[in-house]
Amino acid sequence: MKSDEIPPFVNLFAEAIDVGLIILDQAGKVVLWNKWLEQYSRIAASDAIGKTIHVAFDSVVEPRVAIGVRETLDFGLSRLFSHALHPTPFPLYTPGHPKEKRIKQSVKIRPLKVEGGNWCLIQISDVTELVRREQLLREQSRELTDKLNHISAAQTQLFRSEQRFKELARQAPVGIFEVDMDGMLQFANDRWMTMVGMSHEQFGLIKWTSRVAGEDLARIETAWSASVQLEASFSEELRYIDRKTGSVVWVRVEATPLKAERGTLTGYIGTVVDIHDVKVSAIRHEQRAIRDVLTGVYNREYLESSLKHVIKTARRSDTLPALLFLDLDRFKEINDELGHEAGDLVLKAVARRLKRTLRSDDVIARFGGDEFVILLPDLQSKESLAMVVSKIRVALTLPINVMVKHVTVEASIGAAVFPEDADSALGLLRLADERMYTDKRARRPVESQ
Ligand SMILES: Nc1nc2c(ncn2[C@@H]2O[C@H](COP(=O)(O)OP(=O)(O)OP(=O)(O)O)[C@@H](O)[C@H]2O)c(=O)[nH]1
Repeated sequence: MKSDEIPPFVNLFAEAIDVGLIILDQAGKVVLWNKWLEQYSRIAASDAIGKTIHVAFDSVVEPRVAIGVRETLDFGLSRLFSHALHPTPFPLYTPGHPKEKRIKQSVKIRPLKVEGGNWCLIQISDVTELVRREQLLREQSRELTDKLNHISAAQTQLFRSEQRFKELARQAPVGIFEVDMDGMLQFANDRWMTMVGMSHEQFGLIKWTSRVAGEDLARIETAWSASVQLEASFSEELRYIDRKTGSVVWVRVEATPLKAERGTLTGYIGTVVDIHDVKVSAIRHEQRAIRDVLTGVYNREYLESSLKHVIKTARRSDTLPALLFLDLDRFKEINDELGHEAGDLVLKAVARRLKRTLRSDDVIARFGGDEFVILLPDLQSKESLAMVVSKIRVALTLPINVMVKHVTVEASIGAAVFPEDADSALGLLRLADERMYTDKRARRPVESQ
């Protein structure tokens, strides 16, 4: 069969199909060169027919394709040349574009049995777009792999730092806790749990402040709300109550804001340090410095500094401070008759009665020996002073039980009011003292005067 003997429908089919078709006869000469090929090679079928593919293309054909063609013609074998291995075996170019870059090609070579011999059908597909997409997919997949590797490295890092944190938190000698924006507990280490006697099941259900002792609660809640509002750190000393034992523990709580990537506050992370022993001894020291050891009321130094402070306030406001100087009458007799120990008990009883009788913001101090000074920071009126004095006298009238005996004490009392009587601390003290002596003299039996 010759080229002009190819049935017309084959030609028609070859013209319409969207792949390149070349048919070579047994001698390796072109008998069919379809339209697709004319467009992609810029070589007319009339110029190619009757020539070998080398001559027709006027170019060296990829050696493995040439061998493939030979094997098909001689032995009837089929071959597929993947575009991945032989990307551009033939000089073919995108129609309408300059002949610069060959298109990517996929080539199938298969035998055609003609009159007992083998012809060769070469099918060429343009896979440029396919290759481009494959390339794109490969790049995207590489990028994705890189990202995944990155994420997995970050996860490993996160896991390690989480492990590190867990271990640190477990071994930490201080309590560590985390709360959300509402102060609800999200995490706490074992140390924290032991401090407040809590279990892990209560996470997310209770506020971190739920174990704060009643005396401190209002102060702590105010300080906490202020910190949250300002997104600032929190640092306070407070008392926690151990739920199991009911005992009170002094702690220092410090917490810093936790912020999300966009900078929004998500909660707080903090530490709780047990400062109980230090705090208790500091309080004891503080008390010792301002209290009278025997009676527990304030000492002379504290009274004097309070008096100065109250006067300073009174100068700026219309408060009416007053001072009472109180000296027990014939106290020496108690000491002499019943002993010093009995005298001590009487002094303690007097202090207790003064505390019970006066208001909590009145300052009661033992000035020395059997002298007590009382600072009333703000009298309602001058008249109320006489009422306070009479209340004290009544409180002291009841007999005091001292070592199976009953002792009755009386006191001489002198009073001075700021600023009417004196306008300084010293002046008030002197005047109240003088008036106390006047009172004492007036109260003495006539014969002993
Ligand atoms: N038990 C005891 N007695 C004390 C203490 N400090 C001082 N005294 C005694 O208190 C007495 C106070 O003496 P005065 O106020 O002068 O004597 P008084 O008997 O109260 O006489 P008048 O005040 O004039 O009525 C002295 O005997 C002191 O020894 C103390 O801490 N304990």
